[in-house]
Amino acid sequence: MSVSGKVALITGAAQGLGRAFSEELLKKGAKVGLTDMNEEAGQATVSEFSTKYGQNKVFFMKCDVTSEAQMEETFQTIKERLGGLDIVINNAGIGSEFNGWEKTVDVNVKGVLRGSMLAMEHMRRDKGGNGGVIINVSSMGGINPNPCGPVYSATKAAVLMYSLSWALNPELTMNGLRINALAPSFVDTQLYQGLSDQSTIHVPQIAEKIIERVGIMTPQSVAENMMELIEDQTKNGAVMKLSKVGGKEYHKLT
Ligand SMILES: NC(=O)c1ccc[n+]([C@@H]2O[C@H](COP(=O)([O-])OP(=O)(O)OC[C@H]3O[C@@H](n4cnc5c(N)ncnc54)[C@H](O)[C@@H]3O)[C@@H](O)[C@H]2O)c1
Ligand SMILES: CCCCC/C=C\C=C\[C@H](O)C/C=C\C/C=C\CCCC(=O)O
Repeated sequence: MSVSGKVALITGAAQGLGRAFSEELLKKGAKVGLTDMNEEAGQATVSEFSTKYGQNKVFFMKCDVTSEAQMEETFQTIKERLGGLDIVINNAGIGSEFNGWEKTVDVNVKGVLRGSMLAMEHMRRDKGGNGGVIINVSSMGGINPNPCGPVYSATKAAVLMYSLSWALNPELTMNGLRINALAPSFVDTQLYQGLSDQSTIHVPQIAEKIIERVGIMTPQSVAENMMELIEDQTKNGAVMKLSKVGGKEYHKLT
């Protein structure tokens, strides 16, 4: 699929990976609806992208993925404002293992499931859409056990299985839809930088060891690799694993 002229909606796009995905798509000629609960950062990012890529190419909408009403309104508005919907990246995610653990489940699991359901509703051909592709952001922690973040890892494993299960449903492919998951290891974003706050994860000294072993990627390198999941029409139910030391690899399912 060539992304030029296509419309993408990305959650959690004000900064970090979501911002990098947005910029990569804009560079390749797509129109992007950025959404985030952080309005100030979202508006600042969109203002920068409007200057670089054109005002009619990019649009920001404040949206908390834990709110069904805000998500519904956001999908509808971006589709109307940008003239369609072809690509949805369910990216918004957090990581807190202690007091905030239920919120981690709400954002990382319910937010991604809600975004996937709305994406299907808007893009399925039998519902008036033109087909398209959904990318759900999981993590290497959703594949490999992670003693520092059992809650986080459980949410990311859920994202993976939800995406792969839908990809096997012929109803989806018959309606022109594909669904893939992205599983990066550590990336230099605010979420990663927050790992130094020992109140959010278990055994931070183990996290340090893992990071020393696997390295840290830039958001841009992740975004450049991620594009293959969108552009390669043969990819449905693919899980792209990325790490600094291992590079790009597709997860083999048994
Ligand atoms: N950074 C890493 O090492 C890494 C590795 C693998 C996967 N991931 C995943 O990548 C995704 C993006 O993370 P990041 O590293 O860019 O983090 P980040 O903290 O830099 O960015 C996350 C963005 O999501 C937004 N957000 C948080 N809760 C939200 C909500 N309820 N509704 C809407 N927006 C919300 C934040 O405002 C922020 O702009 C997450 O799903 C994360 O789990 C990150
Ligand atoms: C790590 C604790 C969870 C808190 C969330 C903060 C940052 C998350 C970053 C990434 O999504 C985590 C990436 C990998 C998870 C850690 C270990 C799994 C094995 C690593 C590997 O083999 O590459």
